[in-house]
Amino acid sequence: VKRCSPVKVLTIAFSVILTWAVLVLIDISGIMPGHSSVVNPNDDEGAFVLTEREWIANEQSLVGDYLVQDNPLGTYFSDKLPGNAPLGSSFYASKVDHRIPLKMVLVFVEDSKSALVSELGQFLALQRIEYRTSLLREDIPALVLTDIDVPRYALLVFDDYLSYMSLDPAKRSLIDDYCKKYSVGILAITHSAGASRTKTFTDHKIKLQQGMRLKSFIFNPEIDFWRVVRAEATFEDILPSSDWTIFITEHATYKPLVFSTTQNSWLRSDEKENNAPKVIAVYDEMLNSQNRIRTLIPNFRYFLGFSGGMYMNGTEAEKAGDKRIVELGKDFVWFNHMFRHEQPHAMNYTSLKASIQKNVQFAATHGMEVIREYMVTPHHSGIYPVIESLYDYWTESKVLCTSTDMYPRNLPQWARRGFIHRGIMVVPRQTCRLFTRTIKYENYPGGKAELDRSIFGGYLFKVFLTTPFMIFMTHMSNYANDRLAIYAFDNVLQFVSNWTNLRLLALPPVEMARRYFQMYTQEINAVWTNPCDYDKHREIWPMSKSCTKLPSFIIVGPQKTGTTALLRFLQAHPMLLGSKPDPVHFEEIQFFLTKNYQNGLDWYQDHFPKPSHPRQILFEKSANYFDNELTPKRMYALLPQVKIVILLCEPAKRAYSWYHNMLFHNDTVAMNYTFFEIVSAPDSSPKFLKDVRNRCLRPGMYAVHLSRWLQYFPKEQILLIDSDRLDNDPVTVLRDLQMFVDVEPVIDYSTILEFNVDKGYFCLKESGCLSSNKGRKYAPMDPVSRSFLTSYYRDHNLNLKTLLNNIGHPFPTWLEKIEES
Ligand SMILES: Nc1ncnc2c1ncn2[C@@H]1O[C@H](COP(=O)(O)OS(=O)(=O)O)[C@@H](OP(=O)(O)O)[C@H]1O
Repeated sequence: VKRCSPVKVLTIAFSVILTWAVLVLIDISGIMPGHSSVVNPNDDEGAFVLTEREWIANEQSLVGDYLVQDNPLGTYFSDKLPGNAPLGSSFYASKVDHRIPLKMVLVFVEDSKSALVSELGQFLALQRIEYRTSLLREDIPALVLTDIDVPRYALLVFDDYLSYMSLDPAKRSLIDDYCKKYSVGILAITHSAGASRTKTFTDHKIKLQQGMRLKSFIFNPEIDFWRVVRAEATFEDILPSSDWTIFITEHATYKPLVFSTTQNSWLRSDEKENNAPKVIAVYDEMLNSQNRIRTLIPNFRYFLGFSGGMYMNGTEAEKAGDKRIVELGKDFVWFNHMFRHEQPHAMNYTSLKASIQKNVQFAATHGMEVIREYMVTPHHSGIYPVIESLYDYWTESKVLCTSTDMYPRNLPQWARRGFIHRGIMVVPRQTCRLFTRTIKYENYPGGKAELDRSIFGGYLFKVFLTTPFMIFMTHMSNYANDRLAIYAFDNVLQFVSNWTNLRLLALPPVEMARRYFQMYTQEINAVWTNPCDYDKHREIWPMSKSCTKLPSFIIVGPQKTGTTALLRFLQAHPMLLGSKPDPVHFEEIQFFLTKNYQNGLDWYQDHFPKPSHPRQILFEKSANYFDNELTPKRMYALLPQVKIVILLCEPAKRAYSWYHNMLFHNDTVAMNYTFFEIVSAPDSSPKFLKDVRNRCLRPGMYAVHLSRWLQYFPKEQILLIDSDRLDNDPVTVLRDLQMFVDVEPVIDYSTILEFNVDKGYFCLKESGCLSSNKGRKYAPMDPVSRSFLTSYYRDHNLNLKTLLNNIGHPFPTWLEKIEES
């Protein structure tokens, strides 16, 4: 690939195109003392100061129960690339005035289990880019969202260029037309041919030459594409491998890039002497390393966590080292730890507070300046799974951020995430693969050669390439002995700055955490999991805490379908224990909705009574879970085995009942507008009216919501109840439900229920009917509203029929009547 070659050469750069990153390593400057930041949300209102905690609270409230996120692809492509949609925003305002998330990337694959596809998936997950895979031999999935002319995907990827080129012409023109219409890009990957060969594609005016050796090439500096790679870099030598592909074309639209995925070393640093150093020299060497790194990242400092209780505790050499580090202390940044390296989950509030305070006292005695806003705990204890007493003390002592690699689990780095709990920002940590016992080159799996591969283009380099925010935490033993950590960080930073455009920054931890959550707003709210479902979490979960005080089944709604009657009837069963009432939401806990969800797992568990019999089953009912976008995902994360109960009532009737309930509660909109005015309110209506309209109508779009539940839970875990049957034949419904939830004994409800003629519903013989606001008498729906809603819900009901057919479920009686015509 010669620069002046008359032949236009297009090469596809995959690993580089999508990557852009800023390294953030934490630094003390600007933090102390009393750090607060100025946020000016609205210039018109004049500047005002928000403390970090207020800022966090604000950010948290921004992320309600809608998934609001910017399209992350926007970050990775140059703004100069042609095409304006759909990059930039992941949402389109739909006609029904609720936001529809734009699905991001569609990956067409030949083999969904191939290593390439898994690497691609990891890459996309790392960038928080949503993606779907689709087998090329199957039908193309819908590319446009139903009823709205909006593309679902921002990018199509083919795992093999050849399979794209040899697509069935009808299929390919469908894809090409879609891409042209919505300016959606295609990324196709070529594979090694194994031998030298040429392939010509006349319709694309392109020729592929494979199995080539490359010499003296340059990244084309005129291409807008490059975000990461140094465009001015020239490679004089023959590149490693003889299996390069070049694209030759005479067509003016093709522009040459460059391609490289080499795993081999591009740059070797000098071999370091490998003599066993004395401990005392370690800190001096760290200081030297810090100084070297500061030539690349001006504010960089190593952060050192300390446990005062361990001071002067080791061998003579270690004691000397302890003294030396305290002497050099002012050159590093110190952060707090537990005094004797204790684990907070095994302590009560008083003892953990005492331990942390003792450590602070130690620092004061030794003149160490400690950053108060950032702290970590031994073995991640208390951070995740959350131990509230740790967060209590952190809130009190103004800790604002921490880091862990335990959330959501100790997963590979592409799947690690952050969250904010009670205002404390928890940022994911990366791994450099130097663990406590990796203290000599020979301890590193594969030895020094493998460590070099990781640094010079392999694992560690790729972490830098693909992770915008990084915190690495290694042990002192990795800096001592063979100085592995010093070697790794010195070299990887040098390599990154030599060969990429990444601008490396060192920021104070709070500032970094804040930027993290500005970039990944969708991570602000944690997704809670059950600590007992995962060994590494169980190890840091107090013995005294239960993992079983959780519901076995949940009635999720929707509202106004008979959920209260069902709840009352089930509460009469001696082996079924409903949740305890909540002072705000009464019989509904509504945990999975954002506001309560932020209270955490303890809060949820505290809302359940302690079973007095081993066969007793816990359950809850919150009728607004059904149509809440985040609930199925959250519920599945915490309770993957939970059984879901859904009632389906004719949606127009449900909407009408909802309106009457609003009237009953003297809602001003319901009092000032007729039912018809609300349901038929156009999009041009004032927001308050549209909001009420949506709350009235949205839950009745059963197919939309049910398919979301089915994305998470297998159909066997979902019981659909026809509300009409609950009204007319509750005994049978309750028998089926008891079987479904596996409760023993199955009781015969005909002995405890009776039909009440005045009420017009079944009631409990012993405690009577539901209160007067359930099963009300009101005028029948007016014919105009009825006809409006019949047509409004028509397509939704037909979709429900299709969905129920697909899962082999019989139709509720009211749905049978809806005909396709
Ligand atoms: N046994 C019994 N007693 C009283 N009411 C009954 C009963 N079975 C079903 N229904 C129907 O339940 C409707 C109220 O639904 P929900 O309990 O789900 O409402 S809520 O979402 O909890 O507010 C309620 O709606 P309204 O008639 O509009 O009040 C009833 O239609």
